[in-house]
Amino acid sequence: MTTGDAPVLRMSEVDLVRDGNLLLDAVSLTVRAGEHWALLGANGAGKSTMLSLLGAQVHPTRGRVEVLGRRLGRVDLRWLRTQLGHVDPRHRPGAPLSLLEVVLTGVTNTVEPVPRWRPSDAQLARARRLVDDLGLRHRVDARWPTLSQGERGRALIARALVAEPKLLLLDEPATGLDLAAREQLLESLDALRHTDPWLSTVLVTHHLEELPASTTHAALIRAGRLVAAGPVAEVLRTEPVSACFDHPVRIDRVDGRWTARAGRSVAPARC
Ligand SMILES: Nc1ncnc2c1ncn2[C@@H]1O[C@H](COP(=O)(O)OP(=O)(O)OP(=O)(O)O)[C@@H](O)[C@H]1O
Repeated sequence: MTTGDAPVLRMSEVDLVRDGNLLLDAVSLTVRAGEHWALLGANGAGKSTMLSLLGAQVHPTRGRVEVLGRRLGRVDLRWLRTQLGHVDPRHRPGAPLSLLEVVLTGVTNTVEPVPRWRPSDAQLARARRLVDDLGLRHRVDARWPTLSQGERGRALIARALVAEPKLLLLDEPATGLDLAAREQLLESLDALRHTDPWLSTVLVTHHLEELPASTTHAALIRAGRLVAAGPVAEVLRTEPVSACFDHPVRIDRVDGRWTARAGRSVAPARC
């Protein structure tokens, strides 16, 4: 487990090769406790590939990855995955579970409830508190198939947090949400910064509009290489983002949130 200032995540000169293709190329990144990172890049840039490393789903081909102080290759990935919160909007329970039952599968880190497993009183109380915090109290007993996509999105955040992880990974959590649902989701993520100040997050998206205002750091990935990484004030700017997407865009920040618009006055970008 992490102690003191030890990074929550550290990647050093990481390559990932699949079927002879170099999907990640000399990627280095450090995430510390309480930091909230956005990982941005165009389609096919390598965001999901990078998240699968951070989520202890795969090993690097070369280089070093440490997650919560444990080095991939020297630790049981299945155990490490139980220490992480992972929000995957493609999560699909097979059985028509209630919202609360789905949240509780986060304790056992399974898609379906484990037969004969019962939550402790403390686990049940935490699950209910997270459901409340995420504005879902009125839907706690509703069956998963009857929930809206926005309600499912927030329920999956509660599921990912129920086992008290130090690191939360979010893979395009706002995809497919309407405006109100997206805003509720982002407000919920902003609120976590206060309820759980030591939690670190890494959120993958293509869209700057889908970043919570409380995002502290950003990494830009292009063709498997990190082309910029650091505090948002340095990275979420017109020039680095235009370079990353290979398209001139203008980045603005209003009331803490970012927008990106096509811009013609940007100098030709270099990564
Ligand atoms: N197993 C694999 N073998 C070969 N190439 C792969 C494999 N998995 C992914 N790729 C390729 O790696 C590249 C990066 O894929 P990845 O899914 O990480 O991109 P992404 O940034 O998440 O894209 P998107 O925004 O479209 O989801 C893509 O070109 C993809 O086709």
